[in-house]
Amino acid sequence: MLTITRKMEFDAGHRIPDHNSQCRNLHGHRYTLLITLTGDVVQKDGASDNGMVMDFGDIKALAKAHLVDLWDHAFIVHEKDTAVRAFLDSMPGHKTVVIDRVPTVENLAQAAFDILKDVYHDRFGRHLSLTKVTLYETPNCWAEVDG
Ligand SMILES: Nc1nc2c(c(=O)[nH]1)N=C([C@H](O)[C@H](O)COP(=O)(O)OP(=O)(O)OP(=O)(O)O)CN2
Ligand SMILES: [Zn+2]
Repeated sequence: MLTITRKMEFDAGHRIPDHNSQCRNLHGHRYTLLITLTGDVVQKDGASDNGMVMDFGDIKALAKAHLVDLWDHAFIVHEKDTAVRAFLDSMPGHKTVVIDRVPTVENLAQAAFDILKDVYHDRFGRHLSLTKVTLYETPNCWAEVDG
């Protein structure tokens, strides 16, 4: 199977409230997101995307609009983390993303996959699908979701 992958990076804060070590503290990461797509290679002489599954620029623009710009420089907090939510709410205009699960890299990768799969599915009327999302929380720790 032919796949293509676009890498993007964003910064976000989080904490894992019940963690028995450092990760219960407020902290942040520079996340690396890998978006892997499969689909038919465009065969259209003269088309800008001739020979491509999807233009990497279009993959980036869609990821930014639907995910990356929403999470970048946000604090991602579990809806049940009431202490931190109250603190964040006390700062007018703070960029906060409330999610329905603990913001581990596993859960963030799954949330990213769930958002992006519909964004890319058969985009531009072409056979196209999201096959994998990989999210690095640190250079040493990551999660992968296969579609
Ligand atoms: N399975 C998971 N384990 C941990 C997660 C997670 O999301 N899923 N998250 C954390 C921390 O939030 C942090 O992201 C990882 O910290 P750490 O283990 O310190 O990672 P480093 O790459 O910095 O570790 P080094 O030992 O310095 O290589 C913890 N666990
Ligand atoms: Zn962390």
